Amino acid sequence: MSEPAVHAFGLRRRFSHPSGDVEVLRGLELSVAAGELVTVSGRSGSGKSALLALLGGFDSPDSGRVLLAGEPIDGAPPWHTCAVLPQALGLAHELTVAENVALPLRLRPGTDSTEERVTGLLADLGVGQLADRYPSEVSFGQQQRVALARAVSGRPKVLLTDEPTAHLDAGSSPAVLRLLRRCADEGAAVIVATHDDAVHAIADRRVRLSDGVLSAA
Ligand SMILES: Nc1ncnc2c1ncn2[C@@H]1O[C@H](COP(=O)(O)OP(=O)(O)OP(=O)(O)O)[C@@H](O)[C@H]1O
Repeated sequence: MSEPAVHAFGLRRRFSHPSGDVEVLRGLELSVAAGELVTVSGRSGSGKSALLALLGGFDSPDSGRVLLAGEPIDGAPPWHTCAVLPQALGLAHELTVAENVALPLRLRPGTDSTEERVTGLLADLGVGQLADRYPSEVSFGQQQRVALARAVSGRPKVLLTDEPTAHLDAGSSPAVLRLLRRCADEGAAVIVATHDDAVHAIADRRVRLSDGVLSAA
């Protein structure tokens, strides 16, 4: 049997606060196959973002491991292996919308035409008219869609997204859902932390983070 695209086991993560330590993850286990879309729910502060940071290599667990396609991660992997869409988005503000989305393609040229891929993704997400603007010239909800386009443009094997519909109105969110589903259908392992029932509705599997571990939702 092939390795899961994402395999996390025994993950523990403790944070120190002046009021005392908090162990947010307590031996968490998660396996996600290529082509699978998994949503992670859990109350605010339960550790969903902390989990995504560990899976994406932006943070290190106190114990436990994360394997991507069977390989242990050592820092943040390249975008074509694992792309992260954090709540803070992390767009490059000195680049235009189109240049941001093109970035993963420029770092690792593949078979896609950069211009077609960028134009297509921005159009799919309803922000095609913003290609030449800078991130500071578009709304936060529009920036969120641009950041999603950038995350997926290089066709990552693993896509980690944190509340990708949080700032969208009802009219904008279906395009985001379609794109997340398409990424999984094209073979990516997609993990979405969300409070949004519409995202849970497109999942292959739903899990809930509570008391530092995951269970079926
Ligand atoms: N770098 C950090 N330093 C200290 N504490 C942290 C750090 N990152 C997260 N925490 C704490 O870990 C807990 C989990 O935070 P996290 O952001 O992962 O929750 P969440 O489930 O994503 O919440 P939300 O749904 O509100 O986004 C919180 O108590 C938070 O204060």
